[in-house]
Amino acid sequence: MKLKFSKMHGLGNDFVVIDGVRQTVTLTADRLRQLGDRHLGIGFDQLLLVEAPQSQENDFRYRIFNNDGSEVEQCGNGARCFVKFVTEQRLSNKRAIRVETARGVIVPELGAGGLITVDMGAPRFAPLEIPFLAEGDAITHPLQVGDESIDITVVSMGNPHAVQVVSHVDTAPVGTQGPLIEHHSRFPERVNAGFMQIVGRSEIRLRVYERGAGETQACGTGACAAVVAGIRRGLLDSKVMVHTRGGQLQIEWQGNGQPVRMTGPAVTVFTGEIEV
Ligand SMILES: N[C@H](CCC[C@H](N)C(=O)O)C(=O)O
Repeated sequence: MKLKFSKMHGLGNDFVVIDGVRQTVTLTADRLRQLGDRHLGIGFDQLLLVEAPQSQENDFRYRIFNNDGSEVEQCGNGARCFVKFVTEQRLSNKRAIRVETARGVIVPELGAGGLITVDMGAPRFAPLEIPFLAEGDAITHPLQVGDESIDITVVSMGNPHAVQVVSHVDTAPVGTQGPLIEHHSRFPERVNAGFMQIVGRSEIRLRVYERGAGETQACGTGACAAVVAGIRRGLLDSKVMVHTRGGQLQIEWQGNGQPVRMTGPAVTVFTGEIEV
C-alpha cells in the first residue's frame, strides 16, 4: 500500500508527517523504525500521525512517535509542523487549531511571517505528575550520573524533561551524559535531557539529548522545559529567546498554572509517497 507523507522540520528537528484522516494508516513499531532509518528509510527524529479528533470540541488528534518506535505525549517543534501541514493539505482553514495529544489539548496558531505560536499548556512538576523517583518537591534534585552528581530541574510539558545548567553548551557532555540521564533508573519512562547555558535573564543557549531520538538540532518541549526550569530557579524573566543548534525559539511563561507559549518556524522540505 502507498502512503503519502510530507517531510518537514522545525529548526532542524525533522519529521515525517502523515495524513491519517484521508488515509488508513497502520504502522508497526518495526516499520516505524525502518521509515525513521536515515539509510534504509526516509529518516526522521519523529513521525507525526494526524487523525480525526476523539472529541467534537477539537479539530484533530495527532500522535507522535520517536524514531526508536516509542509513542510519546508531546512534541513542540512537531506542533508547529502539524499546523503548517493541515493548512497546506487543506485539512483545515482555521488559524488557531485545537489538537488533541496523548497529554491534553494544545492550540497552535498560524502567525505573521510564517511564524507559528503554540499554547503548549501548563508545565507540571515532580514529584507528583512526572514519572520521576523524586526525593521531596524541591526545585532542583541531585542526580548521580556516572561518577558525577549533577543538579537537575524536572519539568513535564506532557513529556518529561531533566534540565541542568551548564557553563557552555558547546563543551557540555551531551553525548556522554545524555544517554545516562535518558536511561537513569529514577526515570521509569526515560527522560529528555536538557543542557542550558544562561546568556542573560532573557536569553539562553540549549542542547537537548532527546528520549528515543538522541541529540536533535532543536527540541520545542525541551525549550519550554528549560525556560520554565530557569524561571523557577530565579535565573530567567518571563520572555526568553532560546538559541538551539537549528535556530531560535521565543518562549514565554507567566508562572505557575499559566501555559507556556512557544513561537517559531516550520518548513516543508518535500512531499512523497512510500510503500508500507
Ligand atoms: N523525544 C521527545 C518527543 C519529541 C519532542 C521534541 N522533538 C519537541 O520538539 O518537543 C520525548 O520522547 O518526549
